[in-house]
Amino acid sequence: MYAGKARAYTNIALIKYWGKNDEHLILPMNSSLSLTLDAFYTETSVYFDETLTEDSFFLDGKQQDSKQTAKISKFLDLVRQQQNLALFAKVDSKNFVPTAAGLASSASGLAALAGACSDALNLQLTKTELSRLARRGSGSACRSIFGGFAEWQKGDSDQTSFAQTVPSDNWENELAMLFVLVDDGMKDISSRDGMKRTVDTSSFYSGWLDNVEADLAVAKQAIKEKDFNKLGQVTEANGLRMHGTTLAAVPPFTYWSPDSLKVMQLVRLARQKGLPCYFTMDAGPNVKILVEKKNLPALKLFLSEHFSKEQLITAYAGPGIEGIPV
Ligand SMILES: O=C(O)C[C@@](O)(CF)CCOP(=O)(O)OP(=O)(O)O
Repeated sequence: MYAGKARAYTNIALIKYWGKNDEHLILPMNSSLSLTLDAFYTETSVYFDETLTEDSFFLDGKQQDSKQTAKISKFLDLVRQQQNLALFAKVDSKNFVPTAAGLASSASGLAALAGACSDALNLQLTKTELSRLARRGSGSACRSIFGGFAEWQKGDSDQTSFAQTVPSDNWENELAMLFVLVDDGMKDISSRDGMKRTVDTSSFYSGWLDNVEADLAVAKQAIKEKDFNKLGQVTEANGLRMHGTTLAAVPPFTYWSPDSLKVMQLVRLARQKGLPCYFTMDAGPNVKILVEKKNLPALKLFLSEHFSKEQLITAYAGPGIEGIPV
């Protein structure tokens, strides 16, 4: 029996990963940049055991169906192949996220699984190697290996596509991200399916690609200069461009709900009132608002007139992946 355990935290992209250049290796069309957060994380244990006759996957104590288990098995096959290992495994993941749906990210889950496998098999992977491995589970997972700001350089091969820390002089500790939960209960299109349909069919996709690398350069410059408004403006514009591509997909779709648009309007109104804050969204209706810590109380007060306390969740910059004693 080989056992390992790891904890990895959710990251939110400021410059989005949206579209694959290679589906099998999960190589992205563009580079991306994220902030790892402290509020949401996953702890995953893995037990490779000669007595097991198949892989099994438990999430928050519940055994998962064959589809979810297949995604994990695909990742385990990669590790088994790389390590010439013929053992099945039991994977046990626990998401530490507020009960609200739509917050548990595959990023923290797959990053934690990569870390748990590395630990169980004593692979002693470097952070770069761990990021490369996590990427094969889910693209954005490669960024959760690192704390704070992380850049996923798209690369052009398995070897060259991985994340690394963006030097920031700990500026991320002056920031916060306020999640506004407007989950409308609609069954969202997964990010994997959404980006595939967009790449394959959206006439707006080329416009996304035309701008994203320039957006990334602006974001890195803003971090270097600790320029919050510059970082916020490019974050908000990049997120809107990403979501814009879905409107021209065939068939078209959007992740935005009426309440998502309401939050966007309120963020713009807050800025007009002199409260610097900027929104971004991913593959769901919830809205994430980037704000400086010093302005967080005023932002929460402003939004509390429109949303309940339970709908407003604060996160701060979080650490990279952590090994945990099994
Ligand atoms: O996080 C970002 O950069 C932007 C998104 O969240 C926007 F929705 C996409 C994340 O995609 P992911 O779940 O990593 O896809 P996978 O590689 O198909 O597993």
